[in-house]
Parts: sequence; C-alpha cells; structure tokens
Amino acid sequence: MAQKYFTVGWEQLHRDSKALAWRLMEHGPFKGVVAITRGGMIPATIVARELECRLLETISVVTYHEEAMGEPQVVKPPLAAGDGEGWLVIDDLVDTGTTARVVRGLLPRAHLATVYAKPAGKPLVDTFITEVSQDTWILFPWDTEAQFIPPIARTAGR
Ligand SMILES: O=P(O)(O)OC[C@H]1O[C@H](OP(=O)(O)OP(=O)(O)O)[C@H](O)[C@@H]1O
Ligand code: HPA
Ligand SMILES: [Mg+2]
Repeated sequence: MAQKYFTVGWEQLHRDSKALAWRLMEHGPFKGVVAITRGGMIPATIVARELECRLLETISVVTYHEEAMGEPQVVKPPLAAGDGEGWLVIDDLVDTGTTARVVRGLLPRAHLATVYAKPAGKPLVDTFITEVSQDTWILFPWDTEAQFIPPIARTAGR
C-alpha cells in the first residue's frame, strides 16, 4: 500500500500531457499513437491532438486491481502497430515497469512515453514528464471526486 498520495486534477493532467507532447516533438513525426488502456487513453488523446496524429491504436494490459498488483495480462494486442517502428506508445504512468515491460515485448521498436514515472519503472520508458517517489500513489481524476473534509481543528483531537 502506498504511503503518500499525489492528487492530479483534470487541468494538471492536461498541462502535463501537453508538456509531454512538447518533449515528444523532437522524436517524431510518428505513424500513430498506441494508448495503453485504460489509463493511457486520455493522455494519448491529448498528445495525439497536439502532434496532429489521427491514427490511434490500443493495447490493453491488465496489471492492477485497485492498488493490488497481479500478473499482467494482455487483453487486447496492438494489431495495427507491427513491431512498433515509427509508433508512439503512451501510458499515464510507469510504476514497477511491469506493464511497460510487456508492451516493450510486443512493440520493441516503439517510442514509449508516460506522463508520470516512479523510480523503479523510469528506466523502461523513453520519455516522461514528472517523477514521484516509489511510495507515492498517484490519484488520477477519473479515480477521484471532490468531497467534504472536516476542519483541521475538528480532527486534531482538541
Ligand atoms: O508500471 P506498472 O507497475 O505496471 O504500473 C503502471 C500501470 O498500472 C496502471 O494500469 P492498470 O493495470 O491499473 O490498468 P488501467 O490503466 O486500466 O487502470 C497504470 O495505468 C499503468 O498502466
Ligand atoms: O500510483 C498509481 N496510481 C494509479 N494507478 C497506478 N497503477 C500503478 N501505480 C499507480
Ligand atoms: Mg494502465
């Protein structure tokens, strides 16, 4: 279980995904973008829009059930992307690198990029924007919603 949380809102995700697109400009142009579903889909759409890339493919790798990690399963292979040559692969984050390793096995020649990265997975991606510590769990906007929080004075035991 992660010890810290890093909450990412929609606007920050948009900003960070655009920063990723800027950084990827020097590695393109790309034939198309492969989104690693589900978490990679929104960043992939933002990056594809910025790079004016209309061809999107998906790969589905299921590794986590909430915060519990299991064996990675390829539920849908990236049919249109060959060995990945000329393709850009996008995910929301790399954590242990398990998902990235599976994707690299299927698309060895692709450029693999994530918006966020943790130290253990960082060496497996070609490009990323923001690093967080390994014991931080990133809370994405699609996994969260705003709710009432009691005042500090009420929860501090006074
Ligand atoms: O580097 P790793 O340890 O493999 O972790 C990173 C992967 O885990 C999450 O996906 P998840 O399996 O939760 O599926 P989802 O994107 O459908 O939510 C996240 O979106 C990355 O794809
Ligand atoms: O930190 C994380 N946040 C959300 N999903 C994840 N999947 C692996 N690590 C994470
Ligand atoms: Mg994912």
